[in-house]
Amino acid sequence: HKVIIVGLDNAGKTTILYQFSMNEVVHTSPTIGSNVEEIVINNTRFLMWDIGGQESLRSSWNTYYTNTEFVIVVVDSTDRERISVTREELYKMLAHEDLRKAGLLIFANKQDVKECMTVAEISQFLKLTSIKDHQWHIQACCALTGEGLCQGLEWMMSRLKIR
Ligand SMILES: Nc1nc2c(ncn2[C@@H]2O[C@H](COP(=O)(O)OP(=O)(O)OP(=O)(O)O)[C@@H](O)[C@H]2O)c(=O)[nH]1
Ligand SMILES: [Mg+2]
Repeated sequence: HKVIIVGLDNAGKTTILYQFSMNEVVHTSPTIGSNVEEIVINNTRFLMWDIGGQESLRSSWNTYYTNTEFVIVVVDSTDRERISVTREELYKMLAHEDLRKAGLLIFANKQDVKECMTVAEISQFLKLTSIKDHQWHIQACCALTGEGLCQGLEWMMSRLKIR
C-alpha cells in the first residue's frame, strides 16, 4: 500500500518515517526530494514516501500522487503562523484527481512542546469536518518519543479492513 507523507518543512515528516521504520529518532536535515521506506505491520506492507516540504518543493508533491492509498499530513503543532499555509496545501491536494480515493491521516506533531495547538484547534483551523469526500482522521503525536504514531497506523489498518 502506497503512502505519502507531506506537510510543511520542519513539521517532522522524516523523523516520523524513521520512527516507523527503525523505532529511532534520527538526526535529520531538510529533505530535498524524498525518502522511501517499507514498513510491515501484521503482514501488511506500506511503502512510505516522505517528501520534502520546503516551499519550492511543494509544487512537485503531485508527482508522487499516482496510486497513493493514504496521505499522511504532518502538522507542526507549534507553528500557528503557518497553519493556514497547511490548509491551502491540504485542499489543493484533496482536489487532485489522483488522490480521489485516498484516506487522509493528519498527525498533530510536536505535542511535547508547551502551548502547542491541540487536536481540536488544528481540526478547526483545517476545517476538517467540512471534508466529506475523503476518509480522514487526526491524531496527536510526538515523533521524538513515538507517542501517538501507532494509533495513526492502526487507523490506516482499520480503513484497509473496511474496503
Ligand atoms: N519537539 C519536537 N521536535 C520535533 C518533533 N518531531 C520532529 N521534531 C524536530 O523538528 C525538526 C524537523 O524535523 P524533520 O523530520 O526533519 O522535518 P521534515 O518535516 O522532514 O522537514 P522537511 O524535510 O524540510 O520537509 C527536527 O529538528 C526534529 O528533531 C516532535 O515531536 N517534537
Ligand atoms: Mg524531511
